[in-house]
Amino acid sequence: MGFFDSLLNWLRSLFFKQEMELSLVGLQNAGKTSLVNSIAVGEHFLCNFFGGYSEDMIPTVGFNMRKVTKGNVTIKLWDLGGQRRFRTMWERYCRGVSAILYVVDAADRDSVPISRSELFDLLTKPSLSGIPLLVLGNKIDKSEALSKQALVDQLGLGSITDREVCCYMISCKDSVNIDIVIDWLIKHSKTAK
Ligand SMILES: Nc1nc2c(ncn2[C@@H]2O[C@H](COP(=O)(O)OP(=O)(O)OP(=O)(O)O)[C@@H](O)[C@H]2O)c(=O)[nH]1
Ligand SMILES: [Mg+2]
Repeated sequence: MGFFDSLLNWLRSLFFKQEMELSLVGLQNAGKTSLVNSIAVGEHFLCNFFGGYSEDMIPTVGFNMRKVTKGNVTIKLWDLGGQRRFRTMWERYCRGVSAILYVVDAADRDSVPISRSELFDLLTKPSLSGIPLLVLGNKIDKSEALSKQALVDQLGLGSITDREVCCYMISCKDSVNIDIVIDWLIKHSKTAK
């Protein structure tokens, strides 16, 4: 990037700052915290040093909040615990967000029906009506991962008609399609409240 491009970007960031708030939900072990780390990588020297992908993750107890800046967009991410005892608080942390990110372990085929029913439970909450939904099939680096079409079918995403729904297949481990997730997020910051 040339000097003038950088200068222009910097000026733009001063005048067109945007904020958005997102929630990450999905069953335990789906890779939500790993995704937050993958999104944060590249932002900050310390994130690159301590963040990024790691095999030894600790299950999230309750929730974590993390702020990440991408260009001129500041994204506040609510990373929620996926274990059963934390699922009742998903709704509270999804209220008023610009988008809900629903992370699914695409390689854990047995968990997909539970993931589907938890997703549909959440979407029936009147307080969350109309909030755009981005479904992420994670762990496509594993050979047993479902294809995108199979995941879309098994989750029944075709039957969701009351909101915008999008699905991407990603790998936090190999950093596959994290860039298109970030692009999607930035596009949806325009609806930030
Ligand atoms: N192979 C593979 N493993 C992954 C990937 N993403 C995450 N994992 C692993 O999956 C496990 C769970 O990841 P977490 O990010 O802690 O999952 P979580 O959804 O935050 O889980 P909870 O906080 O309990 O809800 C960890 O061992 C990760 O290393 C991926 O893309 N590929
Ligand atoms: Mg977690």
